Amino acid sequence: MIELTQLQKKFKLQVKSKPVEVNKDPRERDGFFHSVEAVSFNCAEGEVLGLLGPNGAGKTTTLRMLSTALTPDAGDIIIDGKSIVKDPILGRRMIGFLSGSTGLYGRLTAKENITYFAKLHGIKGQALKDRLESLFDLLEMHSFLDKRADTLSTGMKQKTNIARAVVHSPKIVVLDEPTTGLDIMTKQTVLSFIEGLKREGTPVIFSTHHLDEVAMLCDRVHVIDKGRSCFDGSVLSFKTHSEDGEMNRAFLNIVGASQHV
Ligand SMILES: Nc1ncnc2c1ncn2[C@@H]1O[C@H](COP(=O)(O)OP(=O)(O)OP(=O)(O)O)[C@@H](O)[C@H]1O
Repeated sequence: MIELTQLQKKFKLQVKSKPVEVNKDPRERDGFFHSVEAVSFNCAEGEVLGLLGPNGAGKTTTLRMLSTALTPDAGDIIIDGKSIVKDPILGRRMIGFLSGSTGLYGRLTAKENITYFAKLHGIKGQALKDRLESLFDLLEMHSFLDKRADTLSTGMKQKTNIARAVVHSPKIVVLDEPTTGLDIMTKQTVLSFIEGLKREGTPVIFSTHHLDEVAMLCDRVHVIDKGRSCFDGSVLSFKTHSEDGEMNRAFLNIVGASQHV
């Protein structure tokens, strides 16, 4: 079980904005951009949580705090009773994080990249061979394993990144927009991979703009708007926010209502 409580993160603005500006984001004040102001949610064993929100809502900032890449200004992230804000090394061991930007070494092959990260986690010998084989099968990677990363297609890079993120069999998997820019086949492979994690009981938190993926995969939905949690519940209760249960309309109604709070 992972639990995020009242997370906050602000960034110093490079150029101070003028005090009165039409349509200024309310998060921009006092020389800071308050990217995340109050985000709380949890994800239990075997649960897939879909993180939704308009562009700029604060999803990536939240996930980067989860991955320990960013330290929250306030709030806590607890995994099985332990704070990973206080102990980020433990967090890195327990969480597999796929970020939006690729972190592959261009001159290494796909296989070499994944092997490198596995070794950083101390996996070696037969355990390493078995883990790699299993990931290559699940993510259908055999045809491009020996190609250099800088020559891979978007989909091949994404599969390599996912394998890299989960090579240490993390307790919790966090994926930032895992299907963005993928073709239908590659997208299906990635979604099936997430389904497999769910079957194994691994909690998965992923951000997306694709509500069909949420309907297909998620047990729960969490919506962030302007840096604040504004909905948390089952897919069924999410759908009740539109008269006909249509997901896009439900999303628009939830975000629309949060702007009037
Ligand atoms: N390092 C930074 N310095 C200043 N502002 C930042 C920084 N990182 C993020 N922000 C701002 O915080 C807000 C939230 O950004 P974030 O990337 O978390 O949004 P998002 O919900 O992931 O959006 P998208 O769906 O477009 O990917 C944005 O307005 C962004 O410009």
